[in-house]
Amino acid sequence: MYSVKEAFYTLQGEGAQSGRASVFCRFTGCNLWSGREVDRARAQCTFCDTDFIGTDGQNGGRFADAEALATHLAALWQSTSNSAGARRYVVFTGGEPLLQLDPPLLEAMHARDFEIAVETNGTLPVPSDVDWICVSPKGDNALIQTRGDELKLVHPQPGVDPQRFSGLDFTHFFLQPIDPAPGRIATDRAPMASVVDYCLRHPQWRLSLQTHKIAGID
Ligand SMILES: C[S@@+](CC[C@H](N)C(=O)[O-])C[C@H]1O[C@@H](n2cnc3c(N)ncnc32)[C@H](O)[C@@H]1O
Ligand SMILES: Nc1nc2[nH]cc(C(=O)O)c2c(=O)[nH]1
Ligand code: SF4
Ligand SMILES: [Mg+2]
Repeated sequence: MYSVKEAFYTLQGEGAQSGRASVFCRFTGCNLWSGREVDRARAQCTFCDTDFIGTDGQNGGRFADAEALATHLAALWQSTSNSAGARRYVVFTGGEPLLQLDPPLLEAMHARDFEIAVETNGTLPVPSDVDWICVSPKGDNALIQTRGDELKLVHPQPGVDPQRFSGLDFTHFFLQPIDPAPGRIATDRAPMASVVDYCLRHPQWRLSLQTHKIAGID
């Protein structure tokens, strides 16, 4: 059984795949926060910009098995695109997708000709057969997944020096300015200034903007 908060067809907004048409599958639940505002201050991850509680979002629900969920997700691509010439792409996120993403679901999406990406906080191992791994470390939580395609660090985080991650086995290193008030227009320019300054001084790191928020899409 899989619990999905929401699923939608959009453009990947962040990181090296920014701008790419994607089916997003947002799983319910996370291991670093309950998702309840009353618990936020004492959570292991305190700055989350996402509602991942329940299954009541667009195209959300409970799915009995991998075939049912894969069919549901594949239909989101087909119903909204003329897919000729473009590789199908699904992004599993959450919440923390690795609490639920498993080999049968990966196999079912590959069987439907999708390239598979995951957005994870890095505290759980990524199964083999994921095609694009994005790890976004959170504070002092132990990092288990130390290799992948992109390491995308929300910045600044108290006590977290990007240098800590710069020797890990990733192809791309991104700093993403923290959105301090998700859902409202950003008026605090300090996170952006901090990221720009760091990337200028450490060219291994590049700026990742949350371009979907700029574009006004999901
Ligand atoms: C909501 S998380 C879900 C996936 C996974 N749990 C994780 O943390 O990577 C998706 C992406 O949004 C980023 N993110 C969450 N809250 C943010 C915020 N307030 N500002 C900027 N990025 C944020 C995360 O770091 C992660 O890269
Ligand atoms: N468009 C868009 N791109 C994204 N990249 C990562 C996201 C996430 O919440 O995991 C996200 C998201 O929520 N929307
Ligand atoms: S780990 Fe990811 S989903 Fe969980 S609270 Fe942090 S940003 Fe949100
Ligand atoms: Mg998001």
